[in-house]
Parts: sequence; C-alpha cells; structure tokens
Amino acid sequence: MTTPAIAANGLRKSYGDKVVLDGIDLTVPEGTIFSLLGPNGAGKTTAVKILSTLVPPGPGSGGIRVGGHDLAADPQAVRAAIGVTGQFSAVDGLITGEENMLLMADLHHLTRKEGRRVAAHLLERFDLTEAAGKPASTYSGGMKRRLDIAMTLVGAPRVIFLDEPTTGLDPRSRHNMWQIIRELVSDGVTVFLTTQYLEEADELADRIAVLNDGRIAAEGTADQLKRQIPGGHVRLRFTDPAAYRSAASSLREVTRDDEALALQLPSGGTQRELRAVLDQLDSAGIEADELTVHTPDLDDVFFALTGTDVPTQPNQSKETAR
Ligand SMILES: Nc1ncnc2c1ncn2[C@@H]1O[C@H](COP(=O)(O)OP(=O)(O)OP(=O)(O)O)[C@@H](O)[C@H]1O
Repeated sequence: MTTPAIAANGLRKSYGDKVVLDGIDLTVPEGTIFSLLGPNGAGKTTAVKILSTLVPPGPGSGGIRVGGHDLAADPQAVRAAIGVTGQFSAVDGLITGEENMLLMADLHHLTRKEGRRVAAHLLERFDLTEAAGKPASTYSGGMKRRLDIAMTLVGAPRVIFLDEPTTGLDPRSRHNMWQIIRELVSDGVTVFLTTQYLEEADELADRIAVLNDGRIAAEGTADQLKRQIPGGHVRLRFTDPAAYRSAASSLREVTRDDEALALQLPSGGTQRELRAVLDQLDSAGIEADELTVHTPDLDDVFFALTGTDVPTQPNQSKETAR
C-alpha cells in the first residue's frame, strides 16, 4: 500500500473553552478526493488550517503527516508539498492576473523565463489568457477562483486543500470548477475539499467524512453513507380524493399527506422491494396517478448525522420520477 497523502491521528483543537476538534482521525490516499462536511462552525476550516500548517494542532494531538512529511518535525517540507485555496484567497486585486502568477513564480524561486512559461501555460489552462492583462479586481467570482487555483499550481503541489471552493459561484462556474478539480486528480494530485454543498461532495469525493460536535460522525463513500440511514420510500399521488382515501385505508404502514393527496410507503428502493410495493398496490386494486421512488440522499445523511438543517443547496432533485 502507498503512503497516504494525509494521515492525522487524534487531531485536537480548542479555542478557550470551546472544543472545536475532539480527536479526529483522517486518512486520505494519494490521488483521491476527500471531502469534509459539517454544519457552519463545525471546524472544517480549522482542520484545513492545521493540516496546512497555518495554525498549530492542539495539545494531545497525535501524529500528522502530509505529503509524506511529518508536520511537527518538518513544516517547511509540508508547505512545499501543498497548495491551499479557498476562503483565504491569495489573489491581489490591484495587479493583473499575469502579475499575480509571476509573483507566485518568484515566491517559488523559478527563473524569469521558467516563471513566464509556467504562468502562460496555467493561464491558458484555466481560460484566463484573454483576461491576463487586466487587474484581478475586475474578474468575476469564477475567474478569481480559477486564478487562485492557477496560482496554487505554480508550485506543483501534490496535495491541495480547497476550502469551500465553489461557495457563491453560479451553477455554470460551479460545474467548471468541478471539472478543474477532476482534472487535478487525474494528474495524480490529492484534494482535500471542504464544502457546504452536499451535491458537490456527492459528485466529486471518493470518501466523505461528516464532522459534528468535534468528531467524525460518519465516514465512507457517498453510497455507504446513504445506506447507513433509513429514509427510502415510494410516494403515491392521487388526483381523486375518493381514490386517495380508499388507498390510505387499505394500505398498512403508510404516511398520509392529506393536502397533497399523497401517500408514502417505506421501501429501500431495490427492484425486489419495489416489486413488493407494486404487488401490494395491485392486490388492493389501487391505481395512483403518479408514483415516485425516493432513495436517501446526502441531505438525509447530513440531517440524520448532524441534527441540523440542511445547508443551502443548489437545485437538486430528490425524487426519481417513474
Ligand atoms: N481564531 C479563533 N479564535 C477563536 N475561535 C475560533 C477561531 N477560529 C475558529 N474559531 C471557532 O471555532 C469553530 C470552528 O470554526 P471553523 O471556521 O473551523 O468552522 P467551519 O466548519 O469551517 O465553519 P464554516 O462552514 O462556517 O466556515 C467556530 O465556533 C469558530 O467560531
């Protein structure tokens, strides 16, 4: 097995009396996307700051290795192996996109010629060549995020921390950013992603951890997390109130929504379970006007594990119409 890109044991951090991280373990294999989810204030940014050497871990934390280096013994080597973008953007609005890139090249001690080559290549890759000569303050939100990532890549990091990279972006820019993140990973980079958008974690992450009350409440692939919680059901909708009432009284274990003339029957969503529901409806002579299958999604997981409201979501269909 290869060495993980990130391995943290018993990560702890408190601010005053407030315990933010209460001993969490994180392991991220190389070349994968790991997503840390959690409600506002759960400690996601704190975890990123510790792993990227911006703040020290709390006393009692176990060992932390990032990019193959021990964070306590060799923070310099960790810094050289990582890139961080997100809530604390490095983009300087007063200078142009290209000047921002060249500044990064200087910081990484590239020669003038090499700096220009790398900057031009990355500006092109992130579709910023045309805007390269304009002050970054004139860029749209999506362009600034792209510039920020391009600047991070000047140092050719092997591990990238993306702290809420798409917050505030419109759907098209969000999808562009997802594509960029996928390309980074296909180049072998490891991505540690924090996000408020469950759809984003579902789309991108190989593994997801849900942070709540200072601890990891659950960890796994999106599918594994969804399987951990109940919530699958079949929903039947009627237009005729009499048909609705008759179905409601002849079916067992249903949840009624009298206003919408809809009934909900628990069902795991497998073909076998769905067939059982259909057989039950046939034998009771029930014909609904609409039947939809609902399988638990990450919203349900988040709600079940953190007991908080689901964060703001882009439009997301929870129902699979049949
Ligand atoms: N420097 C600090 N001093 C005191 N408290 C802090 C400091 N930094 C963070 N906190 C507190 O630690 C908790 C976790 O903050 P953090 O920013 O890590 O959360 P988060 O999960 O990233 O939240 P969000 O999604 O809102 O960005 C919060 O209650 C925050 O107020």
